[in-house]
Amino acid sequence: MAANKNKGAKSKNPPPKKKQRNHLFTEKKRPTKKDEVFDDVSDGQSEEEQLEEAEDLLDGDEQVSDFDDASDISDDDDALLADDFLQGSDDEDEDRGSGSTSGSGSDSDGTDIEEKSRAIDEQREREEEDAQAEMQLNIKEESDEFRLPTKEELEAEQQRPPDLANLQMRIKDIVRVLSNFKELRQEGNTRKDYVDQLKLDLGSYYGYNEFLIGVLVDMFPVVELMELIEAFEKPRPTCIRANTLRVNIHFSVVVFIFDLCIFRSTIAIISFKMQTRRRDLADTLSKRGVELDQLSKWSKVGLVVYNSHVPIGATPEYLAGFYYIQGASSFLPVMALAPQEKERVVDMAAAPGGKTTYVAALMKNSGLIFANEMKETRLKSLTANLHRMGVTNTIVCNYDGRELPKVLGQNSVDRVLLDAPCSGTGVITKDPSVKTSKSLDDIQKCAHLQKQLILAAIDMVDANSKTGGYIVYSTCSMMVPENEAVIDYALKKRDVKVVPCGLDFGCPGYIRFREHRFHTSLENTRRFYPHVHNMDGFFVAKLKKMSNTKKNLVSSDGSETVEQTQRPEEIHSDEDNKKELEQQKMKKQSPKGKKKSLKVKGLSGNGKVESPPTLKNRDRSENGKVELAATSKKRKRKFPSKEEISKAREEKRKAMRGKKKQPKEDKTGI
Ligand SMILES: C[S@@+](CC[C@H](N)C(=O)[O-])C[C@H]1O[C@@H](n2cnc3c(N)ncnc32)[C@H](O)[C@@H]1O
Repeated sequence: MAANKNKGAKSKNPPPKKKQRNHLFTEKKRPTKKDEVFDDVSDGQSEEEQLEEAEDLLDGDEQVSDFDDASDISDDDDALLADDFLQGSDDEDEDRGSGSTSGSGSDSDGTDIEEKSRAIDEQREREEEDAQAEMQLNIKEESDEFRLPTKEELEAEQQRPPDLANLQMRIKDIVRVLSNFKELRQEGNTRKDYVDQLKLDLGSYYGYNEFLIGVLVDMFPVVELMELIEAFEKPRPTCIRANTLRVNIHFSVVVFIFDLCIFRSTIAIISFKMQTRRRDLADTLSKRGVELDQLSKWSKVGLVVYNSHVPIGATPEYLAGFYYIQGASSFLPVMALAPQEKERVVDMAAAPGGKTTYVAALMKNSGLIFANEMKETRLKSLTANLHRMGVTNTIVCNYDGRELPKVLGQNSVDRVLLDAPCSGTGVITKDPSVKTSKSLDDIQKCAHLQKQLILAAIDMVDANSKTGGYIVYSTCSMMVPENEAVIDYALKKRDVKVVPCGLDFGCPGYIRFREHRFHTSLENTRRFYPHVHNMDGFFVAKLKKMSNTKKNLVSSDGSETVEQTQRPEEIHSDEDNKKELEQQKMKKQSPKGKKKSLKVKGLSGNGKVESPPTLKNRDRSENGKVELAATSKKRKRKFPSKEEISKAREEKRKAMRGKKKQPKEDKTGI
């Protein structure tokens, strides 16, 4: 019985090879099974057929059990099977032999032989009993062999440099015990004891801080957790997206047109231009020594690069904008957004432009995209990528995304993509510093900003858009507070519903996590994992705005009301913490405090004076579209004071010294 249980646990979580072999060697279950197989086989089969069938069954069993040293097992089994045969033969021989040998010796010899034979039998029986007892002991030892270290042992461990081999072994053992806790637990230890030790060991072995490993342990069953953590240790495949905005000159036809009237010949080159096609791009790149293949069935423009003899970010095709290098996960939010031609679309957090350029490609450079990026330093890469990729329908903006509804107008666009700033806990492979740098406080701050951004995103979308009315929210975070909780919050605050992302893969989002319960429609959101989908950890949600009315902003919990009632100018950066928010709230109550907070607004996060929006496009034209022209002179706007302007100018001058002075219009680049 013990052997059975033990085996079950092992087949799920195989221990190191050496152990497995011992375990299998001492296990007597297999021959029994083989015997059973023989018993079961139908009459009429030859012995050879029966044997073959039995071996087939055993082979199959090897695969199911996932034991990788099958040859050892078969040898073992054969030996045991042979023993059975031999024993059987011996018995028979003995029976028969006693009869048959009776004729070959004297009576006294016969008695001697009988006595010797009995003695041998007894000896064998004793040996068998001993062997049985030893086997039981082995099995028991094996199942109980792992015990958690004592406090003293752990303290002693901490005095020494980490013993990685020992840590790895202990992690495996704990995972094994936790996967079959009832059978393999050590008496007196709770699941929590094992989990706590696992957190410590995973933290030391893989270099995670206590907080992050704790959250991951909470999110995944242990075996899956190990797969995830291991996947984070390996790089994801490099992917490229073929840019359908760039054209390939496929062939040119030189036509000589003879102008018969004035006898002059003209050479006209008629070029048949075609879009960059994935197959053509793949051919061109493979000629350069890039080994690549189609990314997947779900993308018509994605290619995965296995190996390259040339730097993939410096080929002539790259420089000419025939492709963009981006992770597979970056395709997903844009696919979910599904922008249509001639629409007005906002990319709220756009730099360096991987998703904006894809949106522009899907829109075939028609309509209008506002590509917003708050960090000025990141505008350069954004504009450079837009130029390289041949994007011509995009205006680059430099605002805090929370201000955009005021700048671009409420209910003024067809779709918004919010690829939100996040903790980056899904891209540990790319940035291992995340393992140690992120704290609960960071996640809370991110979530706070994300909630404000998503409301701003919703407010910009026109629920009455004929073609759209959608918001796509995405993060490269694994954390529930940055994903499902943000969407759940939006559902409570605005008239939106979660709709399917239109992606036929990915795991459904959580509708319950720890003590949290989210709206069941959160199942329509999608999670992507490195160990499941071989891409960065990613989250995508698609919302449909049902009406332009806002829900009652007064919420049961005060903090959310603060977020709702705060004006964007009073929210100065994502570094805000709750204490500061409280202080702001207090200030807001006195006119003095309010003035001060507006002063902060006068200077953006990077110290630059926030010039009034260059796009005064809040006014809607007759056809319902926002006009780009500067028309709203009548609108009252608070300008910074003279002192603020000269101070900011001075700072700007310092920052720009040595650099070419940027015109004011840079804020809205292309
Ligand atoms: C996940 S990245 C965007 C990546 C981009 N969508 C792409 O595909 O290339 C998030 C961006 O948001 C910017 N950001 C941070 N806080 C912001 C805010 N309050 N408003 C707008 N953008 C912000 C960050 O500087 C960063 O560039």
